[in-house]
Formats: sequence, structure tokens, C-alpha cells
Amino acid sequence: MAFSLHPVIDNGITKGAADFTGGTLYCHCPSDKVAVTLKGNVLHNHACGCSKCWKPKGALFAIIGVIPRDSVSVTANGSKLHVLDPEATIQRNACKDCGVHLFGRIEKDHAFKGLDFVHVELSDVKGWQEPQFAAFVSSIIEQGFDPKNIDQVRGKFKSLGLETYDVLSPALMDMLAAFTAKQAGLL
Ligand SMILES: N[C@@H](CCC(=O)N[C@@H](CSCO)C(=O)NCC(=O)O)C(=O)O
Ligand SMILES: [Zn+2]
Ligand SMILES: [Zn+2]
Repeated sequence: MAFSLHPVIDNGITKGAADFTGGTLYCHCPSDKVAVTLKGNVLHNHACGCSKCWKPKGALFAIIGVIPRDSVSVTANGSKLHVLDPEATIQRNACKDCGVHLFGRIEKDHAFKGLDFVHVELSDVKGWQEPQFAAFVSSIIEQGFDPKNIDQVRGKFKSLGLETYDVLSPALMDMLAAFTAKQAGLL
């Protein structure tokens, strides 16, 4: 069965640069592009199969990483941004015209508050951290992917050297769990 996980990884993974200092993300509008400048590299970059993250056309997965929110600034055409779902944990700021998500921000009390979610493929420079794992893999079935082919999807990630999870990676799940325990006064 032919499928695209995501164009950035379908033909292999290119490692990021250790001394990388950041770059600018642009939406897909032909003119008056929204621009968001990131000071520094992303962390925890990953493939995400969930239904909420922005995916390029034809891709089964998004590629999304996090960066401290103080390192994120809207540098052009910010008036075209709107929050897709103000009730969601991650408030995804998307371009009203082309639909691309420029950054996702958490405003409520949450383990990941202070980190913005971004898609570095929207930048024209190289050196961003490469994807580290695949998250929410089974979520693609919720969006209509035939479960009888899901092993091929997991197999393709494995062949690229990426571990697959049906929620987040153990490191991120541990951060969420520790936050819950702290709120309950147990840690
Ligand atoms: N099966 C659901 C899962 C959606 C989900 O929980 N997504 C995660 C990961 S997004 C980036 O890693 C999440 O944290 N969502 C919070 C939010 O979106 O506000 C589905 O596919 O919809
Ligand atoms: Zn746009
Ligand atoms: Zn997601």
C-alpha cells in the first residue's frame, strides 16, 4: 500500500545542526505571508497523527516540535492569524487565508505551558532538530485510515529509526504525569 507519512521524512531523516540559531516560518499564501520568527531550535520534534495538528496535503502525519514562547514572535501579517479552537488545550494560531498553523500556544495551567508548538517545515532554512519519534499513531485510524494497514505505517517509522507511540513519548508522558502528581500534592 502506498502512503506518505510526511514529505520531510518519506525518503529518510536528515539530522539537525548542533549550533543552529533559528529561522522564520511562513504560511502558504502566495503573497502577504504570515511570518513567525523563532529564536533558536525546537525540542521534542515529532511526527503527530492526531486530528488537530496541521498536516501538508496528502500526509498522514504532522511534524511538530516545541520552543519556549518567548522565542516566538509574529514578524509579518499577524492580522491574518486566528485561533482555530479557543477551547482546546493548544490554541492553534492559523492563517485565515491558507489554513496553515503558525504556532500553537497553551494559556491554561498545563505541564507544557510556556512552550509553543510549531512546524519547522514552514521555514526555508535547514538545521532544525530532526523528528525524534512518532506520536498518536493510532489516531490516524480515527480519521479513516484502514487499521489493516497500520502495521505498515509503524514499520515505516521503525525503518526510519523512529519509535512509535499511541500517545506521546515516555519523556513527555512523564512530564504530564509529574504535573498531575504535583497538582494533587503528591510530588
Ligand atoms: N485522538 C485524538 C488525540 C488528540 C490529542 O490529544 N493531541 C495531542 C497531541 S498534539 C501534538 O503532539 C494534544 O496534546 N492535544 C491537545 C490539543 O490539541 O489541544 C485526535 O486525533 O484528535
Ligand atoms: Zn496564509
Ligand atoms: Zn497532534
